[in-house]
Amino acid sequence: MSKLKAIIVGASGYTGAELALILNRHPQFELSGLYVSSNSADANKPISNLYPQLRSLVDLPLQPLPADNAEIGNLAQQFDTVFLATAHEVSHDYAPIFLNAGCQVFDLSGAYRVNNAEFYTQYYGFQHQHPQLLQSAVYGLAEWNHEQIKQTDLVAVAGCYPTVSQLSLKPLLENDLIDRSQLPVINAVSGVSGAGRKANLTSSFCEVSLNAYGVFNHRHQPEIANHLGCDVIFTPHLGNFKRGILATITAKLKAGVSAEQVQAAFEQAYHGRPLVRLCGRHFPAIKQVEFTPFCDIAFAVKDQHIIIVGAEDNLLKGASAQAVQCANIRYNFPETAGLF
Ligand SMILES: NC(=O)C1=CN([C@@H]2O[C@H](COP(=O)(O)OP(=O)(O)OC[C@H]3O[C@@H](n4cnc5c(N)ncnc54)[C@H](OP(=O)(O)O)[C@@H]3O)[C@@H](O)[C@H]2O)C=CC1
Ligand SMILES: CC(=O)N[C@@H](CCC(=O)OP(=O)(O)O)C(=O)O
Repeated sequence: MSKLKAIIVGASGYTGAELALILNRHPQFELSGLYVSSNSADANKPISNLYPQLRSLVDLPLQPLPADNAEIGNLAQQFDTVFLATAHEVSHDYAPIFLNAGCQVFDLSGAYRVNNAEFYTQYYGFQHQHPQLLQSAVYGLAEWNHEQIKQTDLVAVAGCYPTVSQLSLKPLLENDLIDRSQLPVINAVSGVSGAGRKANLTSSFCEVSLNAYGVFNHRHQPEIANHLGCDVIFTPHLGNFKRGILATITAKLKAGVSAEQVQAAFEQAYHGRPLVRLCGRHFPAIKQVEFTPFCDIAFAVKDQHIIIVGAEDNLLKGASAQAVQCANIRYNFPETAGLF
């Protein structure tokens, strides 16, 4: 079978560069173009000028996309698969153009994750113009939405915090083990790459130590609650490290639920799912998941309380690796192709 022609839009950013590395070694994709905005300061530079670690691995230039949408549509007809590693508003505008040109689209942004146009006005600050696409997009939480992902041309890859949070809580909720009268509480710490590559004072080296942010108003709270089917309290934190997310989640179990039942729920959920590693009582650390496509999970039960700890690399399982995992599922390739 000939390889699928894949391109990355937003290739100069952090998740774009990770995608370039993965797709370049992927056995079923031909990495056919790296694109940036029409007026990008990085246009026409080799990607390895920005990311020297890619030298001799990915020898492609960053090409400016046309400024005109019709021209983007014409260009798109040459390709099969598009990974949008762009800001939410940009993905919102580009996804329909690539879909109309016949591409399958894997969007890393939040633009198509929640089927509720009002949510975008409230949490993203823009009015969603494509309610039909919102309805047909499939949420790319790979372990849980296999069958839907196989049948869609638009995957809205799950957010970084929502991925680790939902992978940690879903087995319990699906098996009705949680006492919902007490909301699960998610405290998660992210490395600074979560904020993207552009310069920003709050994420600059001398400013970052460890702080909570987005308290009671981060856009990932409703994303998590919407797809879990359970309200949660979610507090993100910014830590002074480059990559990785550690989420510590506290919940109340229903009376009589045992640690063995919880273990069985996790094992059943992730049996045959190679990118979730259950770690027993060995609580995961970021160092064991950084630069890997895994989400690692461990838990402990005491009386009716459960503490679950999940860890992932925000740029990989929380973004680019999960996007390619979704593409592998969509095209019926081995689920981990290109990811190791
Ligand atoms: N960082 C993370 O941990 C995660 C990020 N995401 C999501 O993935 C997306 C990308 O994030 P991230 O890689 O961190 O972002 P970055 O800010 O690092 O990169 C975004 C890239 O998009 C390019 N870009 C901007 N405007 C356009 C345009 N109109 N057309 C083409 N390219 C454009 C920029 O380059 P230039 O301006 O030079 O064109 C830039 O390199 C975001 O939606 C983010 O929310 C999801 C999960 C985790
Ligand atoms: C540390 C940091 O700033 N993290 C980002 C989340 C990462 C991201 O890009 O969000 P999505 O997963 O929704 O795309 C934030 O809190 O906005």
